[in-house]
Amino acid sequence: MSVQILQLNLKNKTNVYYFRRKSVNESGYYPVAKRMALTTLMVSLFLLVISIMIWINRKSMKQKKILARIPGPKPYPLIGNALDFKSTADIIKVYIKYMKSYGDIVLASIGTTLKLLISDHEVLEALLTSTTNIEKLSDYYYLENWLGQGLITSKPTRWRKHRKILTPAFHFQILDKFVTSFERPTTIFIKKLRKYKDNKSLDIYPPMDLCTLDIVCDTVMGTTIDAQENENSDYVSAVKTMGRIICERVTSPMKQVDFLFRLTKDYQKQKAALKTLHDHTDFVIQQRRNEIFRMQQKSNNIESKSSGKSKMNFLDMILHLEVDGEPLSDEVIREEVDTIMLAGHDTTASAMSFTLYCLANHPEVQKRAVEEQIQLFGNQKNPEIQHKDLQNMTYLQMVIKESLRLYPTVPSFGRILTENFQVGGQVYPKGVDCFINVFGIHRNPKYFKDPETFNPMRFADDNTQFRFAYIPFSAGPRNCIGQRFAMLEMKYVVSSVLRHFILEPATPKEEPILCHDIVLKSKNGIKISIRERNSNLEVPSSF
Ligand code: HEM
Repeated sequence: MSVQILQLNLKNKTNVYYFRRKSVNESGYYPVAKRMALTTLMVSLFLLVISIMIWINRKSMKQKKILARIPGPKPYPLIGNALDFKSTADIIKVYIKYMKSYGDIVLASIGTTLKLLISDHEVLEALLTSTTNIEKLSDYYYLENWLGQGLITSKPTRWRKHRKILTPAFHFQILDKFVTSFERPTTIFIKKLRKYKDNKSLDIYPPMDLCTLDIVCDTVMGTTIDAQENENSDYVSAVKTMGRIICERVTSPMKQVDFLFRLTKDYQKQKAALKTLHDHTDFVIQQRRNEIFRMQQKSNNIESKSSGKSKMNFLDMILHLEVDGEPLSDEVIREEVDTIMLAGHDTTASAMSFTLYCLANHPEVQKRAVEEQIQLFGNQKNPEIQHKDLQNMTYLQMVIKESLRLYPTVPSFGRILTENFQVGGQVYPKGVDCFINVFGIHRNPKYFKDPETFNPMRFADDNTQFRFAYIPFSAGPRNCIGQRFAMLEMKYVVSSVLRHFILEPATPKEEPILCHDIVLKSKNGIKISIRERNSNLEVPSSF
């Protein structure tokens, strides 16, 4: 509030000086003593901010000294290299530019915070296998309104306990039971795609995103939201709103400040979206608890219900978990369920959309992938797919792996160093932010021959020489807990698309303009075209 001093008046008998101030208080006067107190407060606040900045700067100067040998772009005073990271569309370009200009380990800064951008496999091995440097960056904070302290965002102490109890839910034998849940959403997806079979250009991402949302709701919560039939439902809109707001907050300095964010319309939208999402999960948890109670009353246990080919969901498993001998509270369960919902839907949607794009643009690879389907199922377009069939899709697995190399779903992720670590004589000091440049390392010619070429056969040999140069699912103790589940789901859906449609490049052909949202996306969509196959599963000859 600006204070305008208009007039100094000697006012009352006690000879107290008053400043006259426009539109502030009824009398229009402020005592000098009050004014001085206000000034003192403001000066103190200013000094406090300056002291904090000096303290932070001293901390970063110390870190800078230790990292002096690491090259990087010249920072501007106060803002560092923040201008390079103005929007999500720039991030990937900047990562590549930095890697090409300064090498595999780059030192940059945003404000006074130092950021290391790492695409060196030795340093990544040391960092990702560490059991102590497992804390996420402050950027993950924007997820917390939705996910609370679920696995992705949790601090190390809680994370260790929860990762341990949740790991069995993703066990190989358990995953077997999820395969049945892929069937219905995939059938709807194929039906929906038929609408586009004569279009010259189809952005495959939006329908794929709805399909993966249906799959994840079925498998995580055991409920059907029918996102594909109901794309304007409150739940689907809330998921989209949250995804957009989180991304915008990561890149917009204004929206990062909670106080300023609260003044925006997006804050109100976030509030409404969170209510929809949390209410839905709470409702499902309650409903499931009641059902289990009723079943127990009938002395009917979960195991016998979910044995054989019946469906399985993560919520049922989580409801039975305990930490330190105590069952999980509904809030904690909601955080873990919401986390798996988020981590498990946008990711597979991005990965499968880019896989279909690669297949559409590489007919010889598509031909071989279809041949594998024929070997497994003959001419059947709708075989009853078992877990073991998915395991036998070895060529398709290589295709997906190669797509994930060129288009890594999570192009970068981050850790804050909670302890110093050392590789090859270089110390990486505590307190520094590390960005793992997945996109950069996957296209680094040091690790991949002809890195820009799409060649699934590079995964034919189990090449473990540069294990930490291929990290679409991260690596080490805090890697993706859902990677096996994701692979099964992706093979199920992509193989179904291949059995029903011939994939071709869009007309006009459009290269994706990559942008780094929560997951890798394309600004101009992921465009392909599709043609329905004949009743027989013929092999595409040429396009
Ligand atoms: C193509 C698909 C997927 C990719 C590429 C992927 C990739 C990743 C990556 C890179 C991380 C580490 C992120 C970080 O450190 O910040 C991660 C973590 C995680 N992912 Fe995935 N993910 C995929 C699918 C899934 C699925 C389907 C689920 C669940 C059903 C899932 C659940 C999780 C969870 C819970 C975490 C946090 C793990 C922890 O911190 O312990 N992901 N994922």
